[in-house]
Amino acid sequence: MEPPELFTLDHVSLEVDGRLLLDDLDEHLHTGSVTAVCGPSGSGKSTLLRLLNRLADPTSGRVLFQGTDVRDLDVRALRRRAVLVPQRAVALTDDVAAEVRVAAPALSDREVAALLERVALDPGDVLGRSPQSLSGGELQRLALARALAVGPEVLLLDEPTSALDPRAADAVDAVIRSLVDGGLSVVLVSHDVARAERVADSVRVLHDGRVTARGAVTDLDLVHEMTFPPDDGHEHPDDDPRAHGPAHAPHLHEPPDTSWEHG
Ligand SMILES: Nc1ncnc2c1ncn2[C@@H]1O[C@H](COP(=O)(O)OP(=O)(O)OP(=O)(O)O)[C@@H](O)[C@H]1O
Repeated sequence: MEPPELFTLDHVSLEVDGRLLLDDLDEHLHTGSVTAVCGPSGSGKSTLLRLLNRLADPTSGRVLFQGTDVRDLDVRALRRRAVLVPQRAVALTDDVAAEVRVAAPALSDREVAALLERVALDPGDVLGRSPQSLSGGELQRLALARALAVGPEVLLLDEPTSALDPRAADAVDAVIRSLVDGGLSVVLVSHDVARAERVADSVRVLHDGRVTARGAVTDLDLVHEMTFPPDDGHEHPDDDPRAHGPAHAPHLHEPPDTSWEHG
């Protein structure tokens, strides 16, 4: 049986002070996969992520989590099921084990060690140390362990690798993939389409609060082209999806159904 849709954005708009930050999003995100939300700075990526666990509410439309309007769910329970990990990992304690236990104080030592292993941190190396002594990539993975400690179904990751060098970013991406292979779902925000290509199953491209492209990662060349279209000074022909403007949000597979989505 098909798993329930992870998140459904049902004609979601968000307006703040007369400005439309998100404009009539109609999206279906699937369980057991990595969905990347890409786009330039200020396009609304973080705002979209914040809607998913009610750090913000739409001014019109509905956000459904597994078929239920998020406004009908207990907000604390929702935020344990769909945990948001902010862009820059910040340690809240001065001890690695305490850090993992921040939101789950009852975890046993064995459970803490297992969580560290899930994010590819060696307990023998990092336990007993201060999080401040970890590298940026290790700290980001510790933030993932802290998020995983509450037993979420979904991780909402805001630019999880943007502050890291490529090698550290690769290690974080590998952990994200292994978590999804283990059954978790991930929605991640990235301004870096090339990196999203390496970790995601499908992608949405946002421009000025509108989805301008969506598709499977295999179509990312096209997505990339649509994200950063060449300014060639020529009119594009009618059959060029760019010619339709942002409101069109062309599907990148034919036929335009959800078969291109993994999971
Ligand atoms: N609470 C708010 N009130 C007013 N404007 C806001 C609010 N939150 C976000 N914005 C504006 O909405 C736009 C989208 O912001 P958002 O942080 O979602 O973009 P982003 O794509 O994540 O950008 P970046 O990649 O730079 O983080 C920005 O212009 C931002 O200034």
